[in-house]
Order: sequence, then C-alpha cells, then structure tokens
Amino acid sequence: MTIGLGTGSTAYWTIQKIGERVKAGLDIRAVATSVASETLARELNIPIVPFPEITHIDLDIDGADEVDDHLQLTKGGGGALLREKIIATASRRMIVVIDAAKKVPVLGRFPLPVEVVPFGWELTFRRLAALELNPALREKDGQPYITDNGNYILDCHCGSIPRPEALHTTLNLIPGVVENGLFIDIADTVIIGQEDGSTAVLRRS
Ligand SMILES: O=C(CO)[C@H](O)[C@H](O)COP(=O)(O)O
Repeated sequence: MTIGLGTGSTAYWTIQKIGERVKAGLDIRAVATSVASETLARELNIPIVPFPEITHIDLDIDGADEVDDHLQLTKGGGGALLREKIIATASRRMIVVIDAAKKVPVLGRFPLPVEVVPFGWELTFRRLAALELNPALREKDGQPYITDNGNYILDCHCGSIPRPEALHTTLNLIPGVVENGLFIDIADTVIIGQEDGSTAVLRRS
C-alpha cells in the first residue's frame, strides 16, 4: 500500500507505529504531508515514494483540530493544511484520529487557518476581515509563520461555522487565498480516543 502520513502530535504517534511495523517487515511506501513528517518517516526507515512514481494513495491517516457531526474537519493548526489536503483528496480513504475534546457538534471553536500568499497579504487579510472572519496573522518568534510552501497563515476567529461547505467555497474564491483548513466530505472514518483509553469510531454513511 501507499500511505499518506499526516502532520501533528497525533500523526507523530501514527508514524512511530508505522515505523515499528516497517521494522517488523510491513511492506508499504509512504508520502508525507509536511517536511517534519517526512523527516520523521525517513528516521524510522519508512520508504518515501517520490511523487512522479505515485499512481495512487491507498490510505491517508492524519489528525484534525475539530470534527463536526457530519465528519467535516478543521485542520491546519500545525500549519500543514495545504499539503494535507492535497494528499487527503488524492487518497482513496482518509482516517482521522482525534481525542474526544476535538469532536464538536458545529465547527468554529478552533480558529480556522487560511493559507495565503505573502504578496499583498494585507489585502487578503482585509477581504477576510470584511467577511467578519476576524483574521489574525500567525506568527512565530515575532515574525510571520512561514508554511512549508513559503506562504503565510491567517487564523480566522470566526466563531460557529454552521455551513462549512459555503465558507470553504467563499474563501477559496478570494485571490491570494491558497487553501483553507475546512476539509469537506473528505474524511471516511474518524477514530476518537476517549479519556478512559477506549476508542469510538465514526464512519461516513
Ligand atoms: O492539521 C494539522 C496540522 O496542519 C493537524 O492534524 C492538526 O493541527 C492536529 O494536530 P495535533 O494532532 O497536534 O493536535
């Protein structure tokens, strides 16, 4: 199988486990959704397949920042939303692993990350502000946070998102927006780790 490796502190443990199984003889190849995950995979001797050789991706396993009742997701807290969405939408199946605190009836408690090109980002910022999305430029060490793709992230404190499909379309029609963190109709299965150590599984119907 060809496996998509997610990004973040939850995906970290998935990659560790896959590394253990590769060491024990599991025959898979992988594609990573961030520089950090690719570096980790290489350290664990998980074979990384170059893009020209990929004909299909069987399964993508990733975390999320929020999951709603319809299995729509907010992602990008770790800044990897663009690569994550490229890999997730190219995969036959996506499994999302979260802890119970991330399961919400309606998205919007977690700020929605929007990746934008640095050129004229202030204009893009104003477009988002005009939509009352309350954007904030993500920073690291007092400088704009730079994604693996050389872009900026505007975290939108927009509150409840009752119609994520509509917001997703609105955002991606704005010039300067590269991608947003709403993953619509992409996740097939969500595995929820509960406080008592058990898991609950949600499946797209
Ligand atoms: O979208 C992501 C990175 O861009 C992550 O999947 C999301 O932020 C969850 O991360 P964590 O497992 O560390 O809570």
